[in-house]
Amino acid sequence: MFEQPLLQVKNVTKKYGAGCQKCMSYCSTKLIKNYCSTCRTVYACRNVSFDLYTGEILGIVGESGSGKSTLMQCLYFDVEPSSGIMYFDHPGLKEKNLFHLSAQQKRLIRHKKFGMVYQNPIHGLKMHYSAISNIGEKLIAAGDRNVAKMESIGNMLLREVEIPVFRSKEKPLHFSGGMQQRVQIAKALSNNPPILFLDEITTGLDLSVQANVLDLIKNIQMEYGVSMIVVSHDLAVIRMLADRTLVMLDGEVIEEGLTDQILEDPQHLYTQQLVYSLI
Ligand SMILES: Nc1ncnc2c1ncn2[C@@H]1O[C@H](COP(=O)(O)OP(=O)(O)OP(=O)(O)O)[C@@H](O)[C@H]1O
Repeated sequence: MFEQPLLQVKNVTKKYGAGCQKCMSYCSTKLIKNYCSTCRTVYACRNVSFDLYTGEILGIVGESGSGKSTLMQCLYFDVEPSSGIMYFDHPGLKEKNLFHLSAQQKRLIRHKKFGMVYQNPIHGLKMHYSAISNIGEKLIAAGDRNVAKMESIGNMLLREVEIPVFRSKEKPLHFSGGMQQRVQIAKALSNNPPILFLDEITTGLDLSVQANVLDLIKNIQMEYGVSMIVVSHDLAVIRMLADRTLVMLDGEVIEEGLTDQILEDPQHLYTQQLVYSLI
């Protein structure tokens, strides 16, 4: 028997602009890159579909502007997609399109079932709250009220991501970029979510800090068995982390498969260029 996907994403499209007759009934050849030449509507992502299985890391790689962040923002309910379906294999939610749930239901799923690490820590952390309060904030949003328990979870997670406990009361504003990312990771993990979204989490960090953060992600995946969607423009990051990979270009998925298979035998010209740039 085949395993049921934990998350099923079908035909997610996000367009900026009203669209016109030409592009709404398009075949993609009517678009120049990701926008309509007639009405200038931008199709940030188009008909993106994939399954995510329990415990796997799915990589999404593509150049800047290919639609990776928009897709993640749709999945984490930061942005409302123009169309598409997302099913989550969870009691009470099966067969329900998560995009059609109420704002309150989406908020609950976001706080209890999903974790997000943004490229820019400003989007994931309150820079003027202490590191431990940032973790507490997510726990409170998920309904936790026991301060002692929240403090103990916070300290445990900060230790896990190698933030010294004596710095837990400091504001992330005063932390280095790598430390801020690690506080975001601790916050994202606080509710023990089955799914973690990671958006360009090593961009802007220097190489040794990048390696540290990637090691941390691998260890967390092994320890917690959490499923992850990892977005990066850097195929080296995807190679290190992802079991399976989607390649995006101009808002569309142009290639997908096992990461090893994509690295060894890239089919699309763009993927071939990406792979050869690694050598
Ligand atoms: N609010 C918006 N209004 C109009 N266009 C947008 C908006 N947000 C994103 N876009 C467009 O959608 C496309 C995809 O952007 P997106 O940020 O998702 O790409 P990306 O692959 O994540 O790139 P990067 O890593 O540089 O952020 C781009 O052409 C971008 O200009």
